Amino acid sequence: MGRKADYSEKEKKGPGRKTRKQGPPTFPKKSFAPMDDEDKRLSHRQKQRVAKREQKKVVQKAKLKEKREKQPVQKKQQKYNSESEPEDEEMSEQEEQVSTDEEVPQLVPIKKQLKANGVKNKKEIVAAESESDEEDIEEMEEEATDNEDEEEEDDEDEAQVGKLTDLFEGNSDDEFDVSGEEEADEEDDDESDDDENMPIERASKKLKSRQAKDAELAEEELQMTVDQADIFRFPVEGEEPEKELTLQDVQQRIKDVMQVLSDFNKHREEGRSRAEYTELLRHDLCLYYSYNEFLMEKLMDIFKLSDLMDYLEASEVARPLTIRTNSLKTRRRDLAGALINRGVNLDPLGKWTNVGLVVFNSTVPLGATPEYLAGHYMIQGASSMLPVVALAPQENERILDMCSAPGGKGSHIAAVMKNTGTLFANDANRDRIKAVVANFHRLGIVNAVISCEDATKFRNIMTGFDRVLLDAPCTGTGVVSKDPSVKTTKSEIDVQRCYNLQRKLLLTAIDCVDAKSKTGGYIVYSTCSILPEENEWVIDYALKKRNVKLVPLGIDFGEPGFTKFRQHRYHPSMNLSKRFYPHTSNMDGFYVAKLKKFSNTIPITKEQQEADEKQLDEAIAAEATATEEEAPTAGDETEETKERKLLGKRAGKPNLTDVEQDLKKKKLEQSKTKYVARVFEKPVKVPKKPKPEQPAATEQKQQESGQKKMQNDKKPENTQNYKKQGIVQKRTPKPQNDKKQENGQQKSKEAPQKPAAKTQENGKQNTQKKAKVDVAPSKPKANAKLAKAKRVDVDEVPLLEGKPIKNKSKFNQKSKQVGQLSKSKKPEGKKQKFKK
Ligand SMILES: C[S@@+](CC[C@H](N)C(=O)[O-])C[C@H]1O[C@@H](n2cnc3c(N)ncnc32)[C@H](O)[C@@H]1O
Repeated sequence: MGRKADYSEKEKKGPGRKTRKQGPPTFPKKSFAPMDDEDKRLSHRQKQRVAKREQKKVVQKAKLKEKREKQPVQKKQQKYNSESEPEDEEMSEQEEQVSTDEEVPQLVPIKKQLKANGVKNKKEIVAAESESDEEDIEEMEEEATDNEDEEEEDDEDEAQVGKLTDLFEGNSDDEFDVSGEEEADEEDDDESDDDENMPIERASKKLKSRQAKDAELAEEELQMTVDQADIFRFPVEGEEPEKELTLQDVQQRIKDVMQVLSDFNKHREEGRSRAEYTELLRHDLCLYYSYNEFLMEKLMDIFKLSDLMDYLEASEVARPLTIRTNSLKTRRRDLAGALINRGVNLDPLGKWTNVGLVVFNSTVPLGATPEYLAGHYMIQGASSMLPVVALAPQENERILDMCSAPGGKGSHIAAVMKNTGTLFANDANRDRIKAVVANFHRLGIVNAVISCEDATKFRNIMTGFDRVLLDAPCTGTGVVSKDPSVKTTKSEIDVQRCYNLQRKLLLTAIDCVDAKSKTGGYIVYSTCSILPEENEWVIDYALKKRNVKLVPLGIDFGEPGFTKFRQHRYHPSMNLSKRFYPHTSNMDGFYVAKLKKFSNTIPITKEQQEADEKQLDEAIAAEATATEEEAPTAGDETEETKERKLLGKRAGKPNLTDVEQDLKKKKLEQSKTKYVARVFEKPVKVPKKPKPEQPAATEQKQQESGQKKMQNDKKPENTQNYKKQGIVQKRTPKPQNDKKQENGQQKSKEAPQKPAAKTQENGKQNTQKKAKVDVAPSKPKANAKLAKAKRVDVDEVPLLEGKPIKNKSKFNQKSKQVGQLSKSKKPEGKKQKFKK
């Protein structure tokens, strides 16, 4: 048995219920104030106020007494007063007032009170007062002087502490808080007037304002010092060798120079010109972003400095992957669902397209999904969809995609046309055209004719299209993020070459369109370059040479095309064309312009036209030769190539040396190939006169290609006939009344007339049948029409002199390929129709 537990001592469990209910004890504030000496509790201001009140009382008393005593002799005194100083007058007036308002406590301004304490007033007062009053005044004076002393002392304290009063202001519960009282008193005393402030207050104010000014000045000074330290200074020779610069240093220098250029007058170094800074900036930007000087200079011309940085930065980042739903096979919603199920994270691309999807990330390769292989979508950049949106193809139209490979835009056109009408997809590159074939098959396009022709001659092959898309070959300066080699490889000569080819292609595109088309008559020109030389320059040229005008694209974003660029001025309507940049639209750099052909006539004379063509041909040929010559010696620039780069800048025709001119002529002569073509007829290659110097291999190839078969039939005779007649025609006349004018085609008077029945309608039908190369068969109705369509005898067709084909063996291969493709699809009897 253990001891009994003792429960008398209970464990403490904290405060009881009652205690818990009660709050913490509170004490009256007064209890913390000093109890014995009441005066000590008064603040300095309170003391001042007490003193003021006392003063008032004393002054009033004194005045009353004085008045009473001197009332009988007041008039006499007034006389004297009038002769006295004005201040005395004031005093007497005050005194009068005081006398009239005896009972009402008067609020005398502090200044005047102090004046009353002054020596002058003191004399008067002293003279009039009794001894007791004198004592009072003396007391008052003493008090006033004491107050003043105290004030001064306090003022000093205030000045030292600075924000002592602020501390009080913050604590409203504090007994020593006088701010509220002060305000009230200030109101009472009419202290709004500055003059009426106590000197101490004025001094305090002054001090505060002086302090504020000092602080401001100090800040300014500091800022200036910082600014001066930040301002970029050109490196002194030998001080900072370039080799030692890190990428960070270059970046910093770019920032610094940008800052200087942003406010040149303010930040520039004495004696340095803007050009020096710009030069340094260009150099650094080339270094930092790995561009060549040529392209960087172009970019610096195009963009403002701030935009330039944004553009360069954006071009370093890959654009988001985008795909285009093939509306021929699926709907965007369904495709999105299917891809999401495969682990693709995507979203609609934008309001401007109902087929685009942007892919954020994917767990599967997008080029190998079952949906891709089934042709439900095409992997295509967002900017590539813009030209087709601008083209706005209609069902049952005849549309030409001049430079089609690999078929991204072409397949988009076919999808918008819902596989109706006819799409002519052409590209000069026979390797790339394979991609068009493959893509069109995969995507289920059955309304297309694929051809491999030099599009600059397409007007000789076919015209009368409702719409033409010219997605022109270009330098690709807008797709730097996709192909960084563009940064370093492009040069002036590349731009010039593209410019010439683009001009020629655009004129052809315009000539291929029928201005009288009921549904269309439009040409869309696009490039993935942002250089004005390849865009606005080309459009401006076309506006001058053909009856076309710029029309809106129907796309509500993008930057307007340039109406001026450096010293150049373009047509004011150029702003209807659009530029798309990676940093503004988050898509590759792109340019799109839409033209409406309003007349089939050509506004320039035949001679001008010929001259233009010749000039362009020569320029293109010259550039090609220049490239060939340059190729083996790439890297080490000869004097000659250096010179050539400088020549013919943007002129379309470089100034060639005599040797070059001879070489060109010789080449032209050697490779002269003649085409015979009729609008909407198959293009026929006219055989060349067998040349003894022609290599046997080439001849053999020609024989193999099946061309020979056609050539042997009629053409040599025909060619000779025309040659005898001296006819050299460049273009096929259009089967309309004003053929010559409408297509810019020359027709010789001596040339045999075409059959009158050759209408455009017929032509359309014929073309649809004959030009068919690869795709699924067109509608049976059309086929029947085509079967009935009148054939053109080669004899009836005028000769056309085409641009020399530089690589004959390539050309033969190309022809062979097209022939083979047609063979595979067409019945035996029709083979020839698709051969060249
Ligand atoms: C920008 S790409 C076209 C891209 C195409 N539109 C697409 O969306 O897939 C330019 C094409 O023009 C072709 N090309 C270059 N010179 C040509 C010419 N004289 N005639 C026809 N096509 C040409 C090139 O082979 C190249 O495929």
